[in-house]
Amino acid sequence: MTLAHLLDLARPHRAALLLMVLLGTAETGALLALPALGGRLAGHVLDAAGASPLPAALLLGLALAGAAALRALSAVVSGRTAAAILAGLRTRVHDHLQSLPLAVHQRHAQGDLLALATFEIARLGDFLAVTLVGLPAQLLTALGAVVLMARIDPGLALAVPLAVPVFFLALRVAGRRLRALAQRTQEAEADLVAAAAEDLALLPAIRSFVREDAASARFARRAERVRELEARENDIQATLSPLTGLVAGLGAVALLALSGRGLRAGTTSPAEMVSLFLYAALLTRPVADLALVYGRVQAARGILARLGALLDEAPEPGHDAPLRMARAQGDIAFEDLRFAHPDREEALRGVALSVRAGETLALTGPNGAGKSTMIALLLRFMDPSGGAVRLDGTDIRDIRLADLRRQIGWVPQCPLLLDASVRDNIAFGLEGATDAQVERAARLAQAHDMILSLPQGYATRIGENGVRLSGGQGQRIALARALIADPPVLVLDEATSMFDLDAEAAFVAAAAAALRDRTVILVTHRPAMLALADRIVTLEDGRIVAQRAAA
Ligand SMILES: Nc1ncnc2c1ncn2[C@@H]1O[C@H](COP(=O)(O)OP(=O)(O)OP(=O)(O)O)[C@@H](O)[C@H]1O
Repeated sequence: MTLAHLLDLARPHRAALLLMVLLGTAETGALLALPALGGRLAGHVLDAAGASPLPAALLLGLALAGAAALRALSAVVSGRTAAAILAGLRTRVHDHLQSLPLAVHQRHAQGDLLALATFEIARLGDFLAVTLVGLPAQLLTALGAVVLMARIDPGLALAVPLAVPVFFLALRVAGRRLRALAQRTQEAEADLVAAAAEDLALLPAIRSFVREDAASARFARRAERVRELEARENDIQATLSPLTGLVAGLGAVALLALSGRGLRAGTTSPAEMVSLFLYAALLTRPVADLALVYGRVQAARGILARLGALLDEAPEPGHDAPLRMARAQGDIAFEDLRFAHPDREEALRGVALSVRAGETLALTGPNGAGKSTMIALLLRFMDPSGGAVRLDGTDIRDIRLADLRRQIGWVPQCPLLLDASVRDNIAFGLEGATDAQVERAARLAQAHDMILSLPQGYATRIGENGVRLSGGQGQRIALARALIADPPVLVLDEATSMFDLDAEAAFVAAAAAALRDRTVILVTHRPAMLALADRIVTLEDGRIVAQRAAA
């Protein structure tokens, strides 16, 4: 990131941005007219014998009203545009997170990504609103004020730019510290969100092991760190604004003192002097605000850098792979498959295994043998470091990713369910699924009767990841979800481990219907499930150590 990314997101709002520029320029024009009109009014007021000051006063009032109206309009347009750009950015970050390889997600704490995708992006809103509209208009106002001052008293106007290096220096010194602080604050806030997310997810474990105090202490420590960093950031901001305001004020005083010179020499009229003061006043606002803008820019740079690093992570490969696949036969081959998780020893050390279309294969072996890793490679959650996985003879890396995954109905070890109704959870497996299809899949998964016994049947909401269900009920819904699309390949990773014996027996008895006409890989230790297999393969320490046809 990533100003380029932001500009990219701003592109659809070109019309609004142009309107903002026009409004900002018009407001600047109105603001710059104020000192001239103020000077004219002062001239009438000071000239007791002159014409009535009323028309000049009216004109000044009109200009004030115009500036206020333009200010309000540009604030409305800029606020809305900034919000629209942010909405686009949020969606983009969400979609990018969805597209990243699982390995990238495993490298980051979820809370960290959550913080970035939500409130850190919200902070960019301040930055956008200030810089998009405020900054150009304010700079234009400052520049215009100096130029118009120069028309009255060139010497004085020339003195104004002399103050610029002083501001620049102060902002640079403070800015460097602000940027470092802003970055640390954001990291500390992300840690805080991560702790909150983990404490909520682990609540039952925290209760059962009586770790409430430890969780509270950890959270309080992180909250304290955020407080301390925010306080330091705030202190710098709090001093910077009044400080720049003070310098600007002192400048105005100097101006006042110096302008007497022109008045005495007769080169400046009293009315022009009033105009000069008003221009000086007009100058102080942008100058004092500069510190605020600067602080926001520093904070935004940290967020943009973090967002940029995330957006630069490459999405999963394979979405544009050349080969489309409508429906596979279901021949699967693992060829001399090797894979190591990051910073780990090899989990698969040359696995060679063919599964014929229509075959039911049981994969068994001790914990950590590499069974789930094989399944993850088949689903192409990651790519092997050696060897290949083939579907119907084609290296799966050549198959369009979505097409590959649509061939495989997967029931993971932990069911990964939506906080929605039973029906919606099963229908998740097939876009546009009808109620009849949902019920058919539920019957195949031996889940229909169980679902009818829930308080609202298929309409029962099951809570986040199925917390309002038993483990076995959740697994049966996950099984129905995998079956609903009638995939040619079905992968059950310990998918019945929490079934009660009756349910498992019922599933096994009825499994013929669910397993028929597809290739099935059962990762299991359960004898009842092993009995379903045509062949049993035992994996140990990343290698196949035994194979036998089922009895
Ligand atoms: N995301 C990961 N990052 C690092 N190492 C991992 C990761 N997932 C698994 N591993 C390691 O890879 C090895 C194989 O794990 P895998 O989950 O494939 O085993 P498994 O045979 O499915 O075991 P289980 O029967 O316990 O489910 C283990 O040593 C495990 O610690």
